[in-house]
Parts: sequence; C-alpha cells; structure tokens
Amino acid sequence: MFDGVAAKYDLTNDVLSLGQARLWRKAVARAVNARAGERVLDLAAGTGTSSLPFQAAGAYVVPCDFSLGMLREGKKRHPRLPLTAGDATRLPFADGVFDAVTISFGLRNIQDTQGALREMLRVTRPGGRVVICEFSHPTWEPFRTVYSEYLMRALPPIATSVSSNPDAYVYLAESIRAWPDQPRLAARLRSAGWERPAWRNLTGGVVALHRAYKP
Ligand SMILES: C[S@@+](CC[C@H](N)C(=O)[O-])C[C@H]1O[C@@H](n2cnc3c(N)ncnc32)[C@H](O)[C@@H]1O
Repeated sequence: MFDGVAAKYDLTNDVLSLGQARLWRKAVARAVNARAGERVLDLAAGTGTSSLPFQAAGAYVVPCDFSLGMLREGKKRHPRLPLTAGDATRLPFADGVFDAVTISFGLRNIQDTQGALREMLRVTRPGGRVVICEFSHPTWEPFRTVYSEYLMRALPPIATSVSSNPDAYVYLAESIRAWPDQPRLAARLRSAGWERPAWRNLTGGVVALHRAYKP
C-alpha cells in the first residue's frame, strides 16, 4: 500500500492534516530532544521526512522502513539520509545501539504491535527512550464527534483528489478508529517492557505523543 502512495505521500499529508503535520513533527523533535552525536532510530520512516529534525539537531539518525517504494522516494528527496530497509518486527540492528527510538504514524500500520515495541526495546540502550507519534482519540466529546465525521465523510473525497490510491485513506480512517486510546497504548508500552510511559495530546488528541524509557 505504501509503495503505491509514495510519490505523493508528503503532499497528501500536508493537505489532509490541514497543515497540522508540520507542527506535529516539531513536537516530536522536542519530545525526542536528540542531542548532537546521539544515535536515533526513526522507525517506519517512509520517505525520511520524519527523520530530518534529528539530522538537523546533529544526531546520527537512521531512518528505517520496509517499503522500498517509500525508501526510493526518500532517496530522491533526501540523498544525505542513510535510509535503511528493515522490518520493524525483526530489526537489522544489534542490541542496545540506539539512544532513542522514535516512530511517527507507523506503529498503527504494523500488524504485530507488541512485537515491534519489543524490538524497539531490544535495540535501545538501557536508560534510552522511545517516542511514539500516532493518531489517537480527541478527549473533548463534541470535538471527537466532529473529527469522526471528518475522518469518515470528508477525508475520503479529499483523498481521491490528491492521492494516487484513495483506498489507502479509507484504510487510514478505519485504522485510526480501531487504534487504542492514550491509556491503552501506555499499557501496551508497559507490557512490552518499557517503563514510565506518559503522553501528551496534540490538536486536542487527534494525535498523541507517548514517551517511555528502557529500564
Ligand atoms: C504513514 S507512513 C509514516 C512515514 C513517516 N514516519 C512519516 O511520519 O511521514 C507509515 C510507514 O510504516 C511503514 N511500515 C509499516 N509496517 C512496517 C514494518 N513492519 N516494518 C517497517 N516499516 C513498516 C510503511 O512502509 C510506511 O512507510
């Protein structure tokens, strides 16, 4: 599916998020707080756009994804990023090599969520951190209703006009509705072995940033 949407992926993000995607990326960069020289794994990095803030901070960022279509598009746009092919549930990295692991809009798309969370823990050093940026559930009921209408009714026709694969955006809407809410995702982090999970809502809970630490 991601091979098919790769060429217009970044443009579609900006349009469908009504410009919010750029703000969410800045919030992820602040939550990861990568320092110069740190090793950061950006998992399910797609075209690598989510990896750029870490490179700008002077960290050594490894963008990793299993869609060769997304990686190829990323290579054209960001030739200096070390884009790496790899499956989130069987990562091609040794134990404990990263100071931080982050994943933006990727975890919901990985079929074996717990397997991916455990792999992310394995490749992080003790005391290292994980930051997950993912669509979530607005907390204020009236906004939740409006947003649900946007997802199910407005988003598919807009996606038809900008994306090469509108069905991917029907999947997007359905997968967001089925995704665990903020406390449930924190519980999943804990059961995968991560400590002190906490979260922050962005755009009223349309997106949540979860952060946790390796014991
Ligand atoms: C919505 S894109 C997110 C891309 C990027 N992180 C961003 O914020 O723009 C989701 C990505 O997850 C990747 N993905 C899904 N399952 C994966 C897996 N098991 N291993 C690695 N990547 C995976 C897809 O190939 C896709 O590029």
